[in-house]
Amino acid sequence: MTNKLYDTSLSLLTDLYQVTMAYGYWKTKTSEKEAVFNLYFRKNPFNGGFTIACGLANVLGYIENFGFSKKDLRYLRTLKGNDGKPMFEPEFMDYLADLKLTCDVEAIPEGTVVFPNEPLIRVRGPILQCQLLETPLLNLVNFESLIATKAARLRLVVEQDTLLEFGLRRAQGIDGGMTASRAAYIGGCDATSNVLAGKLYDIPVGGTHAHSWVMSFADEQQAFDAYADVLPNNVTLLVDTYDTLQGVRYAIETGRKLVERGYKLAAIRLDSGDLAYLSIEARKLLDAAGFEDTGIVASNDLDETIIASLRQQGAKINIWGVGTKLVTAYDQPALGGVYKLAALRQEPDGQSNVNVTEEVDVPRTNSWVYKMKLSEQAIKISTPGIQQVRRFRDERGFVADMIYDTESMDGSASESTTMIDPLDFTKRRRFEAEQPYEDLLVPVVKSGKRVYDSPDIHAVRERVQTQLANLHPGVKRFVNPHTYPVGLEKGLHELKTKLILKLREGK
Ligand SMILES: Nc1ncnc2c1ncn2[C@@H]1O[C@H](COP(=O)(O)OP(=O)(O)OP(=O)(O)O)[C@@H](O)[C@H]1O
Ligand SMILES: O=P(O)(O)OC[C@H]1O[C@H](OP(=O)(O)OP(=O)(O)O)[C@H](O)[C@@H]1O
Ligand SMILES: O=C(O)c1cccnc1
Repeated sequence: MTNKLYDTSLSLLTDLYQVTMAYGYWKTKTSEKEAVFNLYFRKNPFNGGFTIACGLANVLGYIENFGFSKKDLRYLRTLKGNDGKPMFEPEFMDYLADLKLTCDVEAIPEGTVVFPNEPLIRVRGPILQCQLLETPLLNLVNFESLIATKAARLRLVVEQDTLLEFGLRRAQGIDGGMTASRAAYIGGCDATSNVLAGKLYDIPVGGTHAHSWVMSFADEQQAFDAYADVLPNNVTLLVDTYDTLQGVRYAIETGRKLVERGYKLAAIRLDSGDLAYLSIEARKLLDAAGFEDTGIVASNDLDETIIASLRQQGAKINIWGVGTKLVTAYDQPALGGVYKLAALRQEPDGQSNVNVTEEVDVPRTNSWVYKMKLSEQAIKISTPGIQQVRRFRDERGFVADMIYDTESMDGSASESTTMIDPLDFTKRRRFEAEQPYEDLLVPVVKSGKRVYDSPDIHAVRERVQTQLANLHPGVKRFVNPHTYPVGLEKGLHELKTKLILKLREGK
């Protein structure tokens, strides 16, 4: 995916501090110490009730192609400290030259609905390697999940209508545009106007024509006729260059000529003015002329709120072109995903010899030291442990997600389990052993090798819709959505509470 677009090593696509920390681990001979990191976010975007996980295909591509090239290392050698001396020893450059990833990665498949505080990706392996993956993984998952979620919200609003992504011209650069087109299709768009995305990612492409086409002719009728002559099997006419309803009448004229030739007028497009009023009037004109099957496309700074309003006003639009506000995630331009250390393999003497600022060591099992980041804000306190997400369901759909520690809870769940709300410990739910469930994180990389075939993009897109169908409508509404229950397994909750108290009491 990323390597389809960038014919270069992407191992330097990271923050410098990842490389300086890697150097630190190498110098202190702790680079091989086994660690577990979780990638998760704390709040659903757009004040919504859900998020669509997206970006894993690119993460896997990144991991498969990981490696410092000679050119990468030549660049790193040029970096200097403030004494003017090289930042890194030559031996470290040799170490990086030979570095092969040996991590294990578990991840929630793309297209799954996910919720705050659930690990979307869990990386386990030598701490130096886990650290180097932090920034690229966040970069890849944060943006794609954000855009896929935006597109899913648009899909919820347009229901069965056609949804076109028109964003490339307003996207955040080349990668913003390419990545957004992929994620928007996964989230629920039917096609993109971005031809390179169509080619590289197998996304259907589509579109209409611009005002310039109309403006380049002596009059609108000639412009429409000429367009219909050249592309008779794909005619959508933009009718608002001068007077919109007059434009519709010209389009009907062109449509009649098309019908005589055995073709049809696919649609007209409205790109300005009162889209509800104009679409209703345009529909009347089209229907009266026998063009009941001709669609009406609308575009012009649309988003899910405007589309919902237009539909509520009875607009006769059945094809929606959405650009800027989709691909830039206009009302929330970033998903705040984070990547936190959750466990470190214990040294034989029972002590961890890696000193991680602001994090606490608490021996948990014989072999792991669990790690936690404290914060004044409860929501920012990380959850320790080697986590898995168990999604319980019933005949109506998803019921709740329970985060559990794989080291302390038997994954087979032969007994009932209790889940506790992390922000209100009095809220508990009990799940009997027979309650159906699915563990969401699946192995995708073992010892640095991919063990998971990403489904094709169309299957991922379908997964989004199946997943959303399993969510309670209250979770999907835009205004004050119901909070989908996500809790901690009782044992993990108790461990976390104990650690917080211990720290707060300064013991
Ligand atoms: N009936 C409607 N209800 C709610 N919003 C609408 C309606 N009709 C259009 N809009 C939206 O209102 C905004 C109108 O913006 P603006 O005033 O720039 O449009 P315009 O009249 O088409 O001007 P321009 O010709 O510069 O595009 C757009 O986001 C458009 O999608
Ligand atoms: O509005 P968006 O959701 O971003 O959709 C893409 C917009 O791009 C085109 O406009 P153009 O670049 O010609 O600019 P204008 O219509 O805003 O003048 C098109 O006519 C849409 O209005
Ligand atoms: O095909 C279209 O109508 C289109 C494409 C890009 C941006 N706006 C509209």
